[in-house]
Order: sequence, then C-alpha cells, then structure tokens
Amino acid sequence: MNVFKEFFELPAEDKVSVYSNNLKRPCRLYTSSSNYDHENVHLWRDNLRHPCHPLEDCIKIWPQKPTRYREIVATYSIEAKKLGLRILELLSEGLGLGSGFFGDKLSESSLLSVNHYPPCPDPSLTLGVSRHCDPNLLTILHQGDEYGLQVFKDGEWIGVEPLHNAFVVNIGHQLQIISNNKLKSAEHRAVTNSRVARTTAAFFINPSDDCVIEPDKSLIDTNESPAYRPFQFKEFLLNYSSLMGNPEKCLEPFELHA
Ligand SMILES: O=C(O)CCC(=O)C(=O)O
Ligand SMILES: [Fe+2]
Repeated sequence: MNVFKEFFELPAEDKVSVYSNNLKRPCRLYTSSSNYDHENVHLWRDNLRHPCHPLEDCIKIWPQKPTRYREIVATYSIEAKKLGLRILELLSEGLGLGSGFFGDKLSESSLLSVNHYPPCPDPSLTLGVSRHCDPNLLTILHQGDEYGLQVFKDGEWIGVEPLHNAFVVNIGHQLQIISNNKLKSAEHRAVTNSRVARTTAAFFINPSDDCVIEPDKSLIDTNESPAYRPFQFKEFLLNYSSLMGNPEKCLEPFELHA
C-alpha cells in the first residue's frame, strides 16, 4: 500500500498530469465521484484509477511517479488477478459449474481503483464512498490498516474492521446476475474519520466490454425463471454510472419479471 500512499503524498505538480474530469481518460485522478459537477454532496476522497489489462499496453499510461509505481503495481495487479481467478474457480466449483467457467471474457478485464480519504474535519457531513454494490464480477479490496468500510446487512451498517494484510472480497453485480441471485452482491460504503488519512485499493475483475452476461441456464432451478435478460457488460456500466451506482435502481433495466 505504501506506493499508493506515496502517490497521494506527491506535490500537486507531480500529480497534475494524471488529473482529469474526462470520464473517457482510462488513467485518471479525480476528486469526489466521477460526477463532480452534478452531485448534491461531494465525497471526501481522491481516486486514482486505471486499467490493468493488457498489462504491456496499460502500464504505459500509469503514473510515472513515484518512480517504482509501475513496477510495484504491475506485480500487484498480476498477483491480485491470480487470487481473484482462484476464488472464481472455487466459486464455480461451489455453484456446480465447470472448471474455467469464469475464465476468458467473463474475467478478461481488470481495473485498479485507489481511494485516498484525507482526514475529514466533520465526518458526519459526508462519506468517503456512498452506498453501492460493485458493478463488476469480483473485487479484491485491500483496505489498509484504517477502519472505514461498512457493509449493509439486516437493515444496518456494520463496520468491517481491517485485518492486517488481509483482503476483503466483494461479489459484484455480474456474479449475482450470472448466478440468478444465488450469490448476492454486498452493499457497502466507506466513511471517513477526522484523525488520519485512509488509503484503499480496489482491484476490480471485470468482464470484457462486449461480453454477454446472463443467468447461466444450469443455475436456474426447474421452478425458477431467469431473473435477468442478456445484455452486454458495457451496457450495464453505462447505466450504472448514469445512476451513480444506486443499488435499488441499477439492476432494474436488466430484470425480468416472471
Ligand atoms: O475504501 C473502501 O473501503 C471501499 C471502496 C469501495 O467500495 C470501492 O472502491 O468500490
Ligand atoms: Fe465498492
């Protein structure tokens, strides 16, 4: 995590080249959410994000400072992907799907999203990240050593205390859809604190943009019907960002009602 902390500690002139409000820029640093101009409440965070696949191409657009950023983050992204694929392999076995089910296009892409939440003078006024479920297949989140992550369960927000060197693994919307709601994506948010900065790194394993997502036939029980229509992953992302990840609304356009 140190290299991420070092990135955010750089003087502004070293970060300005990656700073952008243009959603189309694949590697960018921005403040609050991707919708700064239109959001009602600004989030207390800076976010650096960039794709990690294919590594040889992506690495050329990653930050050049700190000097070891590219080398360290390349190794990190390879290992995070391996871990994610191993977990997907186990989930596939648990669901009774064939080995390699989540390989190829379903898990082809990856995106690293690094959050930095500076100490917030009044944490009651805003959040670090507002409530959402991750839009992807699976997330490998390193939340560092500072508390801030909360998960919504049984009508209340429950704190997820950081464990040193442990990852939080989040099921994303796509895994919920493919499993026809057998797996549920977890609604979560990040709160801030007034004491100390918090830096977290979310490694998102994503389907490729044109990958068609739909409930797998073998996971639709005989007394069930598919809960979602087929769609391309890019269609989901477009809808998700226009709704700012609203967990009640973002599945709606893809739902089928029996
Ligand atoms: O910073 C955190 O603990 C959570 C971040 C998160 O949920 C995300 O980046 O999707
Ligand atoms: Fe998240």
